[in-house]
Amino acid sequence: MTENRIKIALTKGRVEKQVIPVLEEAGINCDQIRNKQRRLIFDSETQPFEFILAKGPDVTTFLERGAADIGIVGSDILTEHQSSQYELLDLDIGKCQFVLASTKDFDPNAAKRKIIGTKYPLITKRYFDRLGQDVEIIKIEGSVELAPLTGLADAIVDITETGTTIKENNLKIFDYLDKVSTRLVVNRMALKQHPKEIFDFVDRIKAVVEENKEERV
Ligand SMILES: Nc1ncnc2c1ncn2[C@@H]1O[C@H](COP(=O)(O)OP(=O)(O)OP(=O)(O)O)[C@@H](O)[C@H]1O
Ligand SMILES: O=P(O)(O)OC[C@H]1O[C@H](OP(=O)(O)OP(=O)(O)O)[C@H](O)[C@@H]1O
Repeated sequence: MTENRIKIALTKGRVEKQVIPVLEEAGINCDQIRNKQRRLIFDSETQPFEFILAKGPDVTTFLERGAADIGIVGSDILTEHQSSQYELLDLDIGKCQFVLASTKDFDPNAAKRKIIGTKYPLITKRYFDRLGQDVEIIKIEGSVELAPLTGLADAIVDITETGTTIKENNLKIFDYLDKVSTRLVVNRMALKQHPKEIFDFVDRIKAVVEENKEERV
C-alpha cells in the first residue's frame, strides 16, 4: 500500500455489478468503474482507495501476496482456494447455493463409482468425503451443466441462483450443499499497518449492508 491509500481487489463480472451499488450507497464514487471500458485499475485523487478488477481466484492471490489490502469475492472462491484471509464482512449479495444436480434418471445411491463434473473440485471432494463416497472429479471451467447432458460426467456440483439454468437444461437438483455470498476479506498485515483506513472503509460498507437488510425484512 502506498501511503495510506488502500488497494481493494474487486471480483469482476457478476460480483462487481452487485457491489457497485453498495459502494455508491456508502458514498464511494464508482463512475470510473462504471465507465471502465478495458481499464483494470481505478485510482482517485479525492478518495483514499484504489480499486483493481480481477477474476475471483486471482483476488485471493493478490491478497495472499500482499498486492491488495482488501478483497471482495464470493465465499465459493474463498473456500475452494482455501483462503486464509481475515473475513470482515458478509455483504449479503451474490447469494447462491451449491447443489448436486444431474439428469432426472441419475441415481445418487447407485453403487457404481460416480464421475462428477465441477468448477469446484475441492468443495466437491469434501462433500463426497463426508458422504463416504470415492468419486472421480473432472474439472470444468464453465457451462458445467453440459457434463451430465453429454455423458462427460454422471452429475455436477455447481452453484445455482435462480435455478433457471438447471431448469432450462432439464436437470434436477439431488442435494443442497453450502450457501454462497460475497465476502469482504482483508490481508492481516495490511490490517495491522492501516487499521484506521481499513475499518473506516469496512464500517461504511457495513452500514449500507445492515440498512439494506433491514429494508428487506
Ligand atoms: N448465479 C450465479 N452463478 C454464478 N456465480 C454467482 C451467481 N450468483 C452469484 N455468484 C457469484 O459470482 C461469482 C462468479 O461471477 P462470474 O459469473 O462473473 O464469474 P465467472 O464464473 O468466473 O464467470 P466468467 O468465467 O464468465 O467470467 C461466483 O464466484 C459467485 O460468488
Ligand atoms: O441458477 P442460475 O441463476 O441459472 O445460475 C446458475 C448458473 O450460473 C453460473 O454460471 P455462469 O453464468 O457463471 O456461467 P459459466 O457457465 O460460464 O460458469 C453457474 O455455473 C450456473 O451455470
